[in-house]
Amino acid sequence: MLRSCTAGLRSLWALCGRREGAPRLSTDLPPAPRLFSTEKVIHKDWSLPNPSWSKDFKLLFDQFMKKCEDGSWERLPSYKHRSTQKSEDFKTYFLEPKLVKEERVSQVQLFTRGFEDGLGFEYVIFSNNDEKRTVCLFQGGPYLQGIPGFLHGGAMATMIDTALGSCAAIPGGIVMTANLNINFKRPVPICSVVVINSQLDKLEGRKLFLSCNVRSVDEKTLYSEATGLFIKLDPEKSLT
Ligand SMILES: CC/C=C\C/C=C\C/C=C\CCCCCCCC(=O)SCCNC(=O)CCNC(=O)[C@H](O)C(C)(C)COP(=O)(O)OP(=O)(O)OC[C@H]1O[C@@H](n2cnc3c(N)ncnc32)[C@H](O)[C@@H]1OP(=O)(O)O
Repeated sequence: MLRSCTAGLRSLWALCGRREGAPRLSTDLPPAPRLFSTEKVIHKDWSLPNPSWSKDFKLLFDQFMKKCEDGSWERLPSYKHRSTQKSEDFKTYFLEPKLVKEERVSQVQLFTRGFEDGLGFEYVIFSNNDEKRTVCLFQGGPYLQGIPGFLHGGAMATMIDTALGSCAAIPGGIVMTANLNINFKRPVPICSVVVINSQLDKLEGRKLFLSCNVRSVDEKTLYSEATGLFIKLDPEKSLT
């Protein structure tokens, strides 16, 4: 318990720009982060089924979990608060400490995981590293409505960015979106499940060119098509 708490605090300090062992003022301890209970640290993996997932969603999830059994596919875990190795590296090399106010640190969470079960972004991403592609299963909840009955285009764009970004991160490591082009072809009904197929099309130095399409589960409806340019970050360059 103590070890995981320490690791959690270390990452929070990293976010405030504080290095382990650095001198500390008595007054500048951050407020107790809500993710810590007094007993143990629970890091929920949000890319696992919950009761809000539709039958279609669970069925597809099970099919992809089967594909993971021989190691060709992998389910990417997803956390609201916990840092992945890539985000730790990002904080270490690219995040300027002064950019994040200490009193805000305990509130930091992944945008797409900031909703109660079923209300926002329900998704899971599977990656096939050899084929440099990912499949994202996404069910957009009622808090993501735009035009009545349909998903907000910005919510769809968020998921497309997340799906493409995760695909780019396979070969690229720490990447950022430089350009995203989306053609919205059909509106996506709220609470329906869509499948986002992403692939790496070209790698040119630090530039990764990707594309994806968003389809219904039966593949009959093409909702959107998108392309994205992601840039592998250069540790020698400041982001600001
Ligand atoms: C993906 C996750 C990675 C790490 C985090 C880990 C875990 C998190 C967990 C889950 C996350 C799930 C994925 C979420 C995905 C979300 C991704 C985002 O939303 S990123 C936020 C939005 N993007 C930005 O704020 C980026 C702002 N832009 C920049 O900071 C910079 O422009 C840049 C992209 C960093 C590039 O700057 P650099 O100085 O490093 O490169 P440049 O020398 O400017 O360019 C290199 C190369 O690329 C060409 N280029 C750059 N931008 C464009 C463009 N918009 N269009 C076309 N070409 C572009 C540039 O011309 C250069 O080309 P070259 O001369 O041929 O080399």
